[in-house]
Amino acid sequence: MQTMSEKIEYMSGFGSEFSSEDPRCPGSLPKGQNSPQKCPYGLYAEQLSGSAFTAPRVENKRSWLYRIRPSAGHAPFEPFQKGNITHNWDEQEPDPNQMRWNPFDLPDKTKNVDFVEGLNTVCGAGDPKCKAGIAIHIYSCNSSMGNRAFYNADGDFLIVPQVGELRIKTEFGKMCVQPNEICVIQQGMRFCVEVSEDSRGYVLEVFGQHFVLPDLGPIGANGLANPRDFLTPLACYEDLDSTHEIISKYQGKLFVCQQDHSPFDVVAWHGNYTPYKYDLANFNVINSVSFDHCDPSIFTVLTCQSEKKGTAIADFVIFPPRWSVQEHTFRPPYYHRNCMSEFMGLILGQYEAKKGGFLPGGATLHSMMTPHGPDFKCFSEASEEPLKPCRVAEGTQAFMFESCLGLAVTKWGYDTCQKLDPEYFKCWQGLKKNFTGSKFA
Ligand SMILES: O=C(O)Cc1cc(O)ccc1O
Ligand SMILES: [Fe+2]
Repeated sequence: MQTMSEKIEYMSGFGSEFSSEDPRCPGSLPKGQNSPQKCPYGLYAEQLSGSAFTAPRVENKRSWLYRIRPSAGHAPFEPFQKGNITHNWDEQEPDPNQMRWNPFDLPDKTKNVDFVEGLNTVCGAGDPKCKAGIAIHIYSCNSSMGNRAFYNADGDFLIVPQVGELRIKTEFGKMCVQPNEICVIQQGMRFCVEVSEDSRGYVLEVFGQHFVLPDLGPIGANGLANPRDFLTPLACYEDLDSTHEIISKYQGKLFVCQQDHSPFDVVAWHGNYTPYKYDLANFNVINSVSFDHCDPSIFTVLTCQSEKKGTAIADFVIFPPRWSVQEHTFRPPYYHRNCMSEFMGLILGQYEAKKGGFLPGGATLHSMMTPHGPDFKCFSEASEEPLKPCRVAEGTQAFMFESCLGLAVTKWGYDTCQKLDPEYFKCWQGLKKNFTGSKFA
C-alpha cells in the first residue's frame, strides 16, 4: 500500500520515562531540574498532569513540555457545533436486543469533513464530570484538520483506524497510524489529524483511568502485547505565527478558540505521560494447545481497570490470526451470556463466529446478558470439521471493546446513521433442535 508517511522514528516502551529534544535545538531540555529560572532557547516550561500530583508512584503520570509559548495564550472558548458527539445516554429507550451495524458511511464526497467533525457517538455510559464511564465513537473523515488542533479534557482516546492512514501531529511529535495499528492519545494532549483519502475507524474513550497492559499472571514476564512494541513520538516543533483553532472536548461537548500561533511548538519534553501507537501484528498470541475454547481475555491488548479488581471499565481485545489446535473441541467462540457489554468492530476480513453480515467497518453490540454466539452456519460447520491444526482468522482482524458498564445506544447509533441491521437476529434462527433423547446423536 502506498503510504503518505515520511519515515517517522519513535521511542520504544510502554509508560516509560522518556525524554526527547528536537535535533534542531540541542540542549533544549533543561538539565537537572524542570523549571529553571530561564529555560534554554527562551522556551516556556509547562507541566501536563495525567494523574493527581499525589497518585501512587506507579500510577503517577506527567510530562514536562518546553515550548515556544505556554498553552494558556488563547482567546475564550465558544461552542463548536459540528459533529455528532454526545454523552446524553437517554436519547433512546433501552434495548436489550442483539445489534449489528452495516459498515458506517464514509463522508459525502461533496463535503470536507475532518477527524473532529467526523466523530459520531454510537454508545456509552457514565459521565466525564465524575471521571467514570466510556463512550464509543465512529470517525469518518476525508480532510485534514489543517490549522485546527483537538484535545480531550474528558478522557483518553484509543483510536482504531479501519480505512485510511492517519498522520497525527501531537505536542510530543508525529505518529503515523494505519489500519491494523492503534494509537492512544491521552487526556489533554493536543493533536491534529491529517488524511489523504476517505478514512474511517473506531474510537474508545475512557473517562476515569488510563489504559495499562494487562497483568500476565502465570503466563510469565512476556507475551500478549509486549511493552517494547509501543511507540512514542520524538519531539518535533513547528514555529508558526498564524491563526490556529483549538477544539476542546469538555464535559461531552465541543468548544473552539483561536490563538495566533501553532500549538505544536514543543521543542523538547520529558516524562511518562505521552501518546503512543501499537501495531496489532506484534501481538504475541497465547491460547490453549490442548482442548477447549479459552475466554477472549487472553487476547487483551490494553485494559482500563475499574475499582473492582479484575473488572474492566474497558478492555481492548483483538482476534488475531493464529493457529487453532484444540482437540475434541468446538473451536469457534462459545454461546455466551455475559455480565459485561461487548462492542465489536472489524478492521479486516471476516470474524470467525459470523462469516456473513458482520462486515469491515461495521459493528455489533451484545449488551449485558444478551445471548449471542456463533451463527447457524458457523455452528454447523465447526461441529463437523476435522480437528487438524489449522490457521484461523488469517488476513483478518476483529476486535472487541468489552466493558463492565451497561452501554446506551445514542440516537445517531440507533437511527441517524441508518446502519442498524433489523435482520441480525435471524443468524441464530436456524439453530434447530439436535437433541434426540439418545446419547449418541
Ligand atoms: O464473539 C464474541 O461474542 C466475543 C467472544 C469471543 C470468544 O472467543 C469468546 C467469547 C466471546 O464473547
Ligand atoms: Fe461474547
